[in-house]
This record gives sequence, structure tokens and C-alpha cells, in this order.
Amino acid sequence: MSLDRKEIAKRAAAAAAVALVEDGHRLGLGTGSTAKWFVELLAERAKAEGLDLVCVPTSLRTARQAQAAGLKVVTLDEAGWLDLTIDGADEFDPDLNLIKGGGGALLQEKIVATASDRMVVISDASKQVEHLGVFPLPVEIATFGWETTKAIVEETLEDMDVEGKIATLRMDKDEPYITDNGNFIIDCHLRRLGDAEELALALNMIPGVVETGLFVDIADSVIIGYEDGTTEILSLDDEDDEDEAGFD
Ligand SMILES: O=C(CO)[C@H](O)[C@H](O)COP(=O)(O)O
Repeated sequence: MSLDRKEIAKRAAAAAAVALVEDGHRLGLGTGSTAKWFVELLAERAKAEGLDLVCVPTSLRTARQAQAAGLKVVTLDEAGWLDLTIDGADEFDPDLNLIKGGGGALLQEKIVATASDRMVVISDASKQVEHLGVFPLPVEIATFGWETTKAIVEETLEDMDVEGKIATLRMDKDEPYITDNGNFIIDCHLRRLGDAEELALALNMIPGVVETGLFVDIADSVIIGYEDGTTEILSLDDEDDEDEAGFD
């Protein structure tokens, strides 16, 4: 199999995350192209080593992939609480705050990550930013009265210390994109996001807003994969740890 450089980086981060999994773990499985690598490599290791794992997917897409790969899939309520969630991100900053939801699964991703002892993000280096906000911030909203909700989101952004305030309804070809939870997503095009926690709280106060893609104080570590197959782990409590292990 010949992979392009970005895929090598994503696969390397996913492989390093698979090494964190222990027999008996209850795992949250993220959504997106990097999380897809994790599910594939996890299933290979689980099969090879006969690991007893219970997995909670964050989207229908991931559920289908995990089931097809032979992983045991249960709902979050069946699992109760999780040991570890591994997921991708659209951006992460030096405090390991995230923008997520580029793949539309932000609500279940946030619920699952929050119900975990530990959330580890897997990413290529392009998602690392000094300040969140270049990637459009996804906000999941109820379909009922969505134009009114969108207008209130824009008014709220006007009042906040952010730059760029345009919200657009996410589309899937000619139709609005519908999440796994039956909601719409608006993408907020901000050039600078200001205080992530303040913004998340203000947006979450708006009736009609279901959840935002701002993950504040949720991630514990980020594994960055590089295009040469090496990885680096960023953690808030540890010194940065360079890992030279590549993959074949
Ligand atoms: O938040 C997400 C899905 O809702 C993804 O984790 C995020 O979009 C990153 O995806 P990818 O690994 O494909 O770049």
C-alpha cells in the first residue's frame, strides 16, 4: 500500500494511540479520516492479541466501520463510563483546546469524550495552531427555527471579542447537511476566536444551539503524526515527548 504523506502522518498518530489501549478497556471511537485509521489498526491489534474491548462509536460511520472490523460496539449508556477516547480534531492550540466537527459528529464526540477518563487527540501537524479560529467553528443547531437561531448566533458573535462573524448553513450537495442526531450545522467563519471558553458558554446559552465544536479542557493529550512516520506527544501535565518510532 502506498500512502501520501498526510496519510502517513495520520496513520502514525493512530498507531501510537493504539499502543495506549489495554486489555479490558472501554473505548470511545472518534470520527473522521484520522480516527478511521485508529479503528482499522485497533481492530488488527485486538484480533492479533485477543483483546477484550468494548467500543462506543461517535457516529454511524464509525459504528459501521468498527462493526465490520469485528470490534464489539455498544452504546455509551451500555458502557456507562469510558477509559479512553481517541479522536481527531480540526485544530488544537497550546492549551489543547480544540475545534471539532468538520466531519459533522461534534455532539456525540463531545458527549463521548466527556464521559471518558482520558481523551487523546490524534492529528497530523497541520492542525496545530497558536490561536483557534482559522478553521470555521461548527455549531450544531435544531432544525426548528434555524434561521432565527443562526441570526442570534451572528448577533452573539457581534458582541464577542472575535473577528469575522459570518455563519453559513452547512450543505450536502443541494440539501442542508443533517447530523446523526437530525440537526443542522452552521459553520462560523471567524478569523480569531478570542476566549474559547467564553465563546462556548455564550453560544451554548442560545436556545436552538445544541452544541458547539469548541472542546475546552476536554483533551488530555495530542499525538501529532509527522510525514516521516514519527510522532510527538503533547500533554498538559508532561514534558513534550519525542518518539522516533516509525512504522512500516
Ligand atoms: O471532528 C471531527 C468530526 O466531526 C473530526 O475529528 C475532525 O473533522 C478531523 O477529521 P480528520 O481526521 O478527517 O481530519
